[in-house]
Amino acid sequence: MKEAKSCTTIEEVRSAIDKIDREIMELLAKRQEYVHEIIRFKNDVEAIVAQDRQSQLYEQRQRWADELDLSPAMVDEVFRTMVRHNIQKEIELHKQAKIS
Ligand SMILES: C=C(O[C@@H]1C=C(C(=O)O)C=C[C@H]1O)C(=O)O
Repeated sequence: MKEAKSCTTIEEVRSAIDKIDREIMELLAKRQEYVHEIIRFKNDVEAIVAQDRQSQLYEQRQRWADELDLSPAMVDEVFRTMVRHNIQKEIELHKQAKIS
């Protein structure tokens, strides 16, 4: 993949973006694996929601956004959306584990 500044056509730029998106999604899948396993260490919905962990996580991602010159608003939305979906999934898995 060429450096961003060395791309000479829009196709080169888009091809690099596609490759990066695939890498981001592979990392999201990897992250998801851990999220699905965390319910082994949780006993109730309060533990699943883990409000303190969420607050620390959002604060830290805001500092990282700053360091990496990313929009803090975008980073906040991405992580809050992801965590919301993860909590729903964890609740689902927790219910299934209790049934079986
Ligand atoms: C993965 C966890 O469960 C939930 C999902 C989180 C996440 O996706 O990072 C963070 C906190 C929890 O709301 C956790 O407790 O760390």
